[in-house]
Amino acid sequence: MPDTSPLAVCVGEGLVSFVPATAAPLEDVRTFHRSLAGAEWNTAIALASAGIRTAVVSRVGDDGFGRFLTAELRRHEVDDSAVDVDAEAPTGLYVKELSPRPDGSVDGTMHYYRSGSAAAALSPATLESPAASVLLAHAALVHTSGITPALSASARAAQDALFDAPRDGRLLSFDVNWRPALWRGRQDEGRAVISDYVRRADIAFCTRPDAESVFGTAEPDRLRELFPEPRYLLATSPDGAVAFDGAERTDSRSLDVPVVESIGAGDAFAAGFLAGVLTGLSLTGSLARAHRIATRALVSTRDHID
Ligand SMILES: Nc1ncnc2c1ncn2[C@@H]1O[C@H](COP(=O)(O)OP(=O)(O)O)[C@@H](O)[C@H]1O
Ligand SMILES: O=C(O)C(=O)C[C@H](O)[C@H](O)COP(=O)(O)O
Repeated sequence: MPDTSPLAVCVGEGLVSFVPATAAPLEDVRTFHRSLAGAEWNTAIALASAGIRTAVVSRVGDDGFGRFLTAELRRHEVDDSAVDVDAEAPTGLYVKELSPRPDGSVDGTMHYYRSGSAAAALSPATLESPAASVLLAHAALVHTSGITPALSASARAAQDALFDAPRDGRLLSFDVNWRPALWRGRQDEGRAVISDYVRRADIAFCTRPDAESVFGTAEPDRLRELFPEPRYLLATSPDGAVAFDGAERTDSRSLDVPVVESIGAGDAFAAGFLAGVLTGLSLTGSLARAHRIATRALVSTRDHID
């Protein structure tokens, strides 16, 4: 019997991340932890771990990093049939630089090695491949982010095609994921593009610092005034999240956990919330699920790596 449970399709770039084993200038680091990264891929894996049937539409290079990423999808039972392999362009990477702060905490800076990557060549044609067309036609939800339109003109055209396509009851989810480094020299354009996607999404996620940078306010009621269109609008921070369902506002607190590594918490939060919506939970129930799944990313990243 075919599986008729709701299908989530995540579209975006998968990356391999390298996180130093020690907090030091990169020139002094000998050992890095390798892991899967990429906001939409993190969300896909967390959705599958939450029991949602999930697929990724993307592109990787014909290299060991691309094979690692697709193997990670399969290991987590995410459908990788619409991840195209590019014979020429490489899989994108990022390296995190960890710097100790005077108070003993650690600051992290991202260095991208992704320009000209296989996923930067995402285009409307990627969505039209036989595998991607079938998945998108059956999707109950498509999840995207503000990273894809920053990658290249063709990737932005792919994102536009997703937003322009008839929805037929399918939900479109968008995570702002403001990456100023990817919009260098054209940040105002990036702000306008991202605002437009938020307006056209059914579900929109934004961290409060990103909201301040992109929309000039981190105040949830003001954000709702600016963006009345998406049914669900969520503003997150390490302390908690504010969610709107239409005009109804619900505030929720994060769980108190010892944080091992905070990369990917927002992506996992989105997955938990989306899993709640797809399985018919209330707003409060979806938020609780979101915080619970975000917590898994915070406490177990290293386990997930190796
Ligand atoms: N220090 C933390 N303690 C507990 N939960 C956290 C912490 N940081 C993030 N989270 C969880 O992840 C969610 C998203 O966090 P946020 O910092 O807004 O996103 P991002 O990781 O994208 O920057 C929070 O609403 C919460 O559920
Ligand atoms: O910057 C990018 O292009 C990435 O996709 C790298 C990371 O995997 C996510 O950005 C993590 O996102 P957070 O959940 O906000 O910590």
